[in-house]
Formats: sequence, structure tokens, C-alpha cells
Amino acid sequence: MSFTLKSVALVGCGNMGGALLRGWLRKKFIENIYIITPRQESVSPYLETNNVRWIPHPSQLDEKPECIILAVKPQVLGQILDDYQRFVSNETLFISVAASKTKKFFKTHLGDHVKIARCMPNTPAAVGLGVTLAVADPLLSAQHRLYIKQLMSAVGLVQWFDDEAMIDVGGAVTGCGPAYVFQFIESLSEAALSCGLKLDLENIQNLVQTMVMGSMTYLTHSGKPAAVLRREVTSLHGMTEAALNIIAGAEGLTELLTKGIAAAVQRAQEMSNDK
Ligand SMILES: NC(=O)C1=CN([C@@H]2O[C@H](COP(=O)(O)OP(=O)(O)OC[C@H]3O[C@@H](n4cnc5c(N)ncnc54)[C@H](O)[C@@H]3O)[C@@H](O)[C@H]2O)C=CC1
Ligand SMILES: O=C(O)[C@@H]1CCC=N1
Repeated sequence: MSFTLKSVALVGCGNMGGALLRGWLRKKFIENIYIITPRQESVSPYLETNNVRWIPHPSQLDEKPECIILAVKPQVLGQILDDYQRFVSNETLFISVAASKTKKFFKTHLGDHVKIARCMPNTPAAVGLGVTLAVADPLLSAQHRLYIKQLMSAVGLVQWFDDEAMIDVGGAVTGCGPAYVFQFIESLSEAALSCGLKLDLENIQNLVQTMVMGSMTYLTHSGKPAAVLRREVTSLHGMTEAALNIIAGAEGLTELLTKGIAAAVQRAQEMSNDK
């Protein structure tokens, strides 16, 4: 990479924090990474990397990092932010990846002057193929925005929004989205079994997974839109058309996904009111 970041503190190293960390470590562009989390287990796999240090509690971090990434559950944030008050300064940028917790929430806990951005990444960040939605506070400088862009584009695509509400709507698509894709693989495999495919489930999943990966790679390389490639598979009055009449028909996939995304957005709004 053509740039290096000096010091990043990651608060919480679970599914999302761990995925970001793995993505960042692949790129080797952060000089010092502090993982702040009470339990050592989640950090152990990374400690052999010599620029990663485990900090059990923020009171034990003796420098002000350039950036603090908050990657704990939304419900935990309210209990821990007081411990981060002492890092609030022009030099330290806070980035929350937590669903639902608004910039206003962080200002209530950390003060109006906190430099805060919200990001909604996804777990494929671990392999550098993530999508991060980002919204910056007006207090952030162009330099802060560049910092966020460098940090998050190291693990995939970055999309900025001015409207904070888009983090919930877009997050319900790209943040939650990997779960929909994995669910699709599980469901198609189970459907294959139910329809009489005589293989064990693991074998079927392997076929389905390879088909999904092949389709994605083909889509990427073909330069054609998904709708065109779909039509190329769908022979007039053939098998695919018979299936798609059901899967993509009235009350089919688009309708189901619309309802699912609306439910996720509603849940984000409910969680934003939790303490
Ligand atoms: N899992 C995902 O795909 C995505 C998650 N997010 C957001 O990321 C955040 C974390 O989610 P997950 O990683 O899935 O949860 P997780 O439960 O896997 O990870 C949270 C981690 O925080 C640690 N933790 C608990 N108390 C702590 C404390 N006081 N200080 C520091 N660390 C503490 C836990 O030990 C755990 O390892 C959530 O706010 C979620 O909304 C955002 C986008 C995608
Ligand atoms: O399910 C959740 O609440 C988090 C946010 C996006 C993905 N996982």
C-alpha cells in the first residue's frame, strides 16, 4: 500500500472486528494495532503478529491512537463509552461500526466535540472484498474523511452517504447481506435434498457453493449486467423459466427481500432507542 497508518485501536474483536482485523493484517499498512477487549481468547490468534497488542481495558492504553474503532454490540456501547472519554480530542477519530447507534448517541456519551464517523462494514472485509457504508459528522475534516477512506477501502468498497438514515437502509442490504447469501446457499441445498437429489447435504452444499462462486466470478468477468446473464440461462418455456415463475414471481424473492429489509430497518430503529 502506498500509505501507512500509525495507530489504530479496535474495541471488540468478535465477528465484525475480527473480520476487519484480518482484512487489515493482509494489507500490512497499520504500524500499531491495539485490540481492546476484556477476553484474551478472541485476540490470541493475532498476537503472533508483532504489531498487534492486546489491551484488556482502555485505562491500560498509554497513548492516544489516531483512530478508535468501536466494534462491540450496540447494547454494550452505552456501558463502555465513559471509559473512552479521555481519548476525545482533535487527534483521535472515533469510528463506530455498530448498527443503529447514531452520531447523536455518541455525542451524548462522548461530548459534542467528539470526532465521530459511522461505518457499516460487512464480514467479507476479512478477505478484502467487503462493502463499507460510511457517514461522517460535519465536524470531520477532509483529512479525517481521507483516513476513513484509506482504512476501509483497504478491505473493500466504500460508499459515502450524507444522510445518516442510509446507514440503516443500506446496512440492511450490504451489512446483513452476507447472511442472506449464506442463507440462500443453505436453502437451495435443502430444497435440492427435498426434491430428491441423492447426495448428502454437505456434498450438495459444495455444489451449490461452487455454482454461486462461479456465477459471481462470471458476472464480474463478463461485463454484462446480472439481468442479461439471467436471461442467457432462461430458455423460453424451459426449466429455469418454470422455476423463476415461482422464485421471482408475485410474492417471490423481491417481495420477500423488501419485507426482510424493512424488518431489519425497523429493528435498527428499535435498537437505536435502547440505552
Ligand atoms: N457481524 C456482522 O456481520 C456485522 C456487525 N456489525 C456491528 O459490529 C458490532 C459487533 O458485532 P459482532 O462482531 O457481530 O459481535 P460479536 O459479539 O461477535 O463481537 C463483539 C465483541 O466485543 C467483545 N466485547 C464485549 N464487551 C466488551 C468491552 N467492554 N470492551 C471491548 N470488547 C468487548 C466481545 O468479547 C466480542 O468479542 C455490532 O455493533 C454490530 O452491529 C456491523 C456490520 C456487520
Ligand atoms: O445483525 C446485526 O444487527 C448486524 C448489523 C449488520 C450485520 N449484523
